[in-house]
Amino acid sequence: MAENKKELPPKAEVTVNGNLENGFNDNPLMPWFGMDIGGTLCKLVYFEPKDITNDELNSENIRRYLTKNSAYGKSGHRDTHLQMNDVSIRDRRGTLHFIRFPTSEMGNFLSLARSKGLTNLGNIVSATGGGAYKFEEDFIKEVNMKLAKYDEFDSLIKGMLFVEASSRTECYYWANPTDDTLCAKVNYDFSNPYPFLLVNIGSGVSVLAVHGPQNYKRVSGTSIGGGTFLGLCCLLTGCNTFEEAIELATGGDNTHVDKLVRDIYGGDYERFGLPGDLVASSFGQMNSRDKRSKVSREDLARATLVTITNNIGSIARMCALQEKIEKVLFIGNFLRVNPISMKLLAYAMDYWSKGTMKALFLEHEGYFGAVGCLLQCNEVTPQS
Ligand SMILES: Nc1ncnc2c1ncn2[C@@H]1O[C@H](COP(=O)(O)OP(=O)(O)OP(=O)(O)O)[C@@H](O)[C@H]1O
Ligand SMILES: CC(C)(CO)[C@@H](O)C(=O)NCCC(=O)O
Repeated sequence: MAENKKELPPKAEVTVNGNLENGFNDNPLMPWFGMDIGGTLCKLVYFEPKDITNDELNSENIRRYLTKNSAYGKSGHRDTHLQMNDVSIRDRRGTLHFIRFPTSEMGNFLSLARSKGLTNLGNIVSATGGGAYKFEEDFIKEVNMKLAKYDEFDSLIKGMLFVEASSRTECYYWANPTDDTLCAKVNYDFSNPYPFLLVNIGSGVSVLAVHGPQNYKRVSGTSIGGGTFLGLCCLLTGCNTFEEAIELATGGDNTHVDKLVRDIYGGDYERFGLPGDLVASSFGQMNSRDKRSKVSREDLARATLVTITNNIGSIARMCALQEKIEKVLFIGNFLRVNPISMKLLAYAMDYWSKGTMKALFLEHEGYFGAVGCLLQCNEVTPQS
């Protein structure tokens, strides 16, 4: 079991409309949700059953609202390209829908949920992430809903193993990551997964060494993560969204901002195998007023993205070395619409490990905690 995982508390006493006794139930009432309330984004996974029983007609309005729309309020989005049809959960077949909104919009989400009649369903929602604790009272006050809380890393691993096992095209790597014409996503057979390193790049970064479905430890972490990229990028470029930051970075050149080995050596530092085009010092040119006057917002966004990504790659590689693990799986919403970082990670892991380590990626990158949460609501006692 996880080394630094605390013992689960006794079964929680949560009962709403008779749905749960002692915190869990073999067949929880529809609708089934799993929610991962993170530091930046809230992820909501909804299971839509194929055959709705008469008892479940009370959730018909919410089903229709969620599945007929792909935008909710001003900031909720359904990632329709990630939708999983014909999955089986608790002997029910159905579709998994993937929805996200900024955690800062929780107040508006709760108002919307109330206006759509979620209050009257008397359900318990399975939730994970820090927000499951932070917003617990708000859920009771605003929508009369109890949160059954689950640990974020237990949920993450359960969710990723389930999704990966349900889809043969979930896991992939980048072939030829540095060559734009040859670079391609290639499916990876993850059927024999253990051990692997799981690097979750959310607002912050957590690194887990996973040896079995319930056997893992959190070996490291860093506060320099996706939140740092977005925060610094907004400060440096005046952009306002993650999508805008990535778009700027796509058009920029970090070598106008960073100091490279060749800026210091005039070429490679051969003795220690440091190529001239390696970044020697991130943002290392920005002490010069002249250089500062020439950089663009795009260059600054690119340099920020490269700095954060390389730092995470470096930490991941050291953890993999220490844990004697070769497969490194990168997940989390920092990788959303972000092929630049994925390719950088793929290249860096391969180059610096001399081909012994492999960077792997998953299509549902940021949703595993929410899926794991939905799966757990009848099998594990929630945390109090
Ligand atoms: N639409 C978006 N809005 C804001 N950030 C986004 C968006 N899409 C991707 N991101 C990136 O994803 C990061 C959040 O990732 P994720 O949802 O996995 O973490 P989290 O659960 O919010 O954080 P934590 O697990 O640290 O609490 C952001 O910091 C940002 O870098
Ligand atoms: C605090 C969490 C676990 C919340 O998901 C995450 O943001 C994180 O791992 N941050 C990095 C903390 C650190 O190890 O420095």
